Amino acid sequence: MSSSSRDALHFPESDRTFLEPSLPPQDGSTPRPDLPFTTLTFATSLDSSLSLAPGTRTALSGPQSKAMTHYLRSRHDGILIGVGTAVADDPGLNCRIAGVGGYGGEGLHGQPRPIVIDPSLKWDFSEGSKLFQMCREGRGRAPWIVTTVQEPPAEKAALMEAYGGRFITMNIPSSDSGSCRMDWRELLRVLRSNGLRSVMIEGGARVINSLLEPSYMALVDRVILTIAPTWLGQGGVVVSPARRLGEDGEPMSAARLKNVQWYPFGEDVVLCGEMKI
Ligand SMILES: NC(=O)C1=CN([C@@H]2O[C@H](COP(=O)(O)OP(=O)(O)OC[C@H]3O[C@@H](n4cnc5c(N)ncnc54)[C@H](O)[C@@H]3O)[C@@H](O)[C@H]2O)C=CC1
Ligand SMILES: Nc1nc(O)c(N)c(N[C@@H]2O[C@H](COP(=O)(O)O)[C@@H](O)[C@H]2O)n1
Repeated sequence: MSSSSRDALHFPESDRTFLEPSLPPQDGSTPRPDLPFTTLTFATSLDSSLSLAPGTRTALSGPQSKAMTHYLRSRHDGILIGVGTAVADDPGLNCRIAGVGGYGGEGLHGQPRPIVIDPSLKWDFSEGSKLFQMCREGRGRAPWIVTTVQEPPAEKAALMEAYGGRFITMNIPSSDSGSCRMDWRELLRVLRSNGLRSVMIEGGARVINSLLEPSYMALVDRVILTIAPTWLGQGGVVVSPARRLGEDGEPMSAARLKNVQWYPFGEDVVLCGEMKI
């Protein structure tokens, strides 16, 4: 058995059935022709934290739900994170399910394209970054980095070219406070026009909180969450979108799901649902 096959994760057929209605159609069709099928998926604690503190990586998923996440990766063309996650986690962002490319399968079949939102190019990646290591080993694809920077540093551009990645330059307006606010519809359109029929958005908190704003939440076709039986406590990186006000001026919930189903997975529970618009 090759080392790649030994590392592979297994997600049994019997566990796949419940997920199927929540996954992008197998024929590659999309609900809207100009946009990819978009899945919001992440693992959260009972107190809505993604990690113990900014800049740290925290394992929340147990072995079964972790294998589920990798199965989801095999069923999406792209996997998107923010630069905060890239810096904190040094992630592989590949799919390690047995049978995909690099794990017993041919080429890069079943490997999603990593996409990193990095408006001002803060991610100091190198050949030593795990993502590039995965590419070298034939176990993952090179990233696309979405940025406002017109001319990325030559050394980074050369590395990207060598590995088959690319920079996607977009106009991302800044607010008065100086922080960037990307137009999610525009970004998803760009990804679709670059050939991606489905994208899973994994985080982190800033990415998720902005996607759950009223003007963008309808872009999310499905939500698949892993809830781990732990409280991470105060100081964590929290998913909590901005509160909305109703027509009467009273606060109302920021966002809600409909058509919800819950599946116990080891000690975790996985929730599948759709945004209630
Ligand atoms: N448990 C889980 O499933 C996951 C956990 N994480 C954790 O989340 C943490 C990182 O989260 P955050 O610090 O919130 O960083 P983040 O990954 O959301 O990245 C934030 C940065 O991305 C860019 N960005 C995000 N949304 C943007 C928008 N709408 N417009 C323009 N630019 C935008 C900005 O540069 C921003 O500073 C890490 O600790 C990581 O381990 C991340 C993903 C999944
Ligand atoms: N599903 C899930 N469960 C957790 O417990 C997590 N911490 C995450 N994090 C996300 O997965 C990325 C790491 O991916 P690799 O294992 O390195 O391929 C990390 O960057 C988060 O996006 N997800």
